[in-house]
Amino acid sequence: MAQVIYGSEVSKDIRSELSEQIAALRASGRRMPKLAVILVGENPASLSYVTGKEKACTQVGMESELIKLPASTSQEELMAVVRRLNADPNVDGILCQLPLPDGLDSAQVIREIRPDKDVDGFHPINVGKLHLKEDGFVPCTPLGCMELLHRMGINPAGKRAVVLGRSNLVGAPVARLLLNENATVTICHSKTENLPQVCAEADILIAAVGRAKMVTADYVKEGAAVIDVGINRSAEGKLVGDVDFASVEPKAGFITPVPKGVGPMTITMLLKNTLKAYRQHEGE
Ligand SMILES: NC(=O)C1=CN([C@@H]2O[C@H](COP(=O)(O)OP(=O)(O)OC[C@H]3O[C@@H](n4cnc5c(N)ncnc54)[C@H](OP(=O)(O)O)[C@@H]3O)[C@@H](O)[C@H]2O)C=CC1
Ligand SMILES: Nc1nc(=O)c2c([nH]1)NC[C@@H]1CN(c3ccc(C(=O)N[C@@H](CCC(=O)O)C(=O)O)cc3)C=[N+]21
Repeated sequence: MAQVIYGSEVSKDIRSELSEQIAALRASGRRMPKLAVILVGENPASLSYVTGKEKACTQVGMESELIKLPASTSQEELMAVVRRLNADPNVDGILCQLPLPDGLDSAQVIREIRPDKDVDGFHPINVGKLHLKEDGFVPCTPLGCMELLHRMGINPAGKRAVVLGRSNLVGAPVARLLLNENATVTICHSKTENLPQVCAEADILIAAVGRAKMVTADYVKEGAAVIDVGINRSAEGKLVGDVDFASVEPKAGFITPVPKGVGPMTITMLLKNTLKAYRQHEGE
């Protein structure tokens, strides 16, 4: 029987620490940290995530601004919004919700965000810093995964870690963070052969594929730590992870649920990154 680690609970602890730090800034009459979120189009899932991010900012006492743009926005108009936020001294963090509607180039938008305001950690400068082990902004979902591992009491050093998925947003950066903490890392993807056998060697298994319940008990080594990043919607509209919780939970040592697992941690790490950007902007 696995120990179930709730990101929602871990998030409560971290968010209350962040609230205290922000309350202390307010008490001394300081400028407040601020996150700007750009949402282009009407994707309902994106709208729901963005609402979650705004709520979380309010909860810890941080300022937030939502810039809602129509799906018909041109690339140049979107770039101009980013430039305005880059130049605004009250804005510490800028996040452009992905995916963008068809016809808009997200790579170009990400490159336009000032690296010191790139709280998503997607700008090539921050990607490079992660690889060079220099201080920069690290993507929020991978950071959330690492925080959950630490809360499980797991030190990745020397352990076999398998990451299922190699996207720039999740798989690649979480693999790099594990390597930076001295795990022996294998990255799997759609071309990987013998996938269940490779995964079953993992002491730490991170699932970030976007395939509902793909990871069944035969992918999991007895006692492994399993982190489920997947957010998939079932036919009934329920959220389901990439891990088949019912079959894996009896075999794993630790497991994170969906919902209330990695999702809330992603938002918590976004708040943490925004406060970090603020402190750098304030010269602390
Ligand atoms: N909890 C959270 O906060 C977040 C959750 N997510 C969720 O995480 C999941 C992954 O997101 P993201 O990385 O953006 O997704 P992508 O679709 O960008 O990447 C999916 C990766 O999984 C691999 N893959 C797909 N199908 C298979 C398969 N059958 N066997 C092996 N590998 C496969 C792909 O391989 P290849 O490269 O070969 O195509 C790719 O590397 C999604 O469910 C997403 O909703 C994402 C962001 C945040
Ligand atoms: N620029 C950018 N940065 C992102 O970080 C980013 C993005 N674009 N695009 C989409 C993905 C996805 N993502 C999630 C955030 C929170 C939850 C979350 O809070 N989930 C809750 C449930 C929320 C619900 O009920 O809908 C949970 O798992 O418990 C999920 C997914 C961030 N992403």
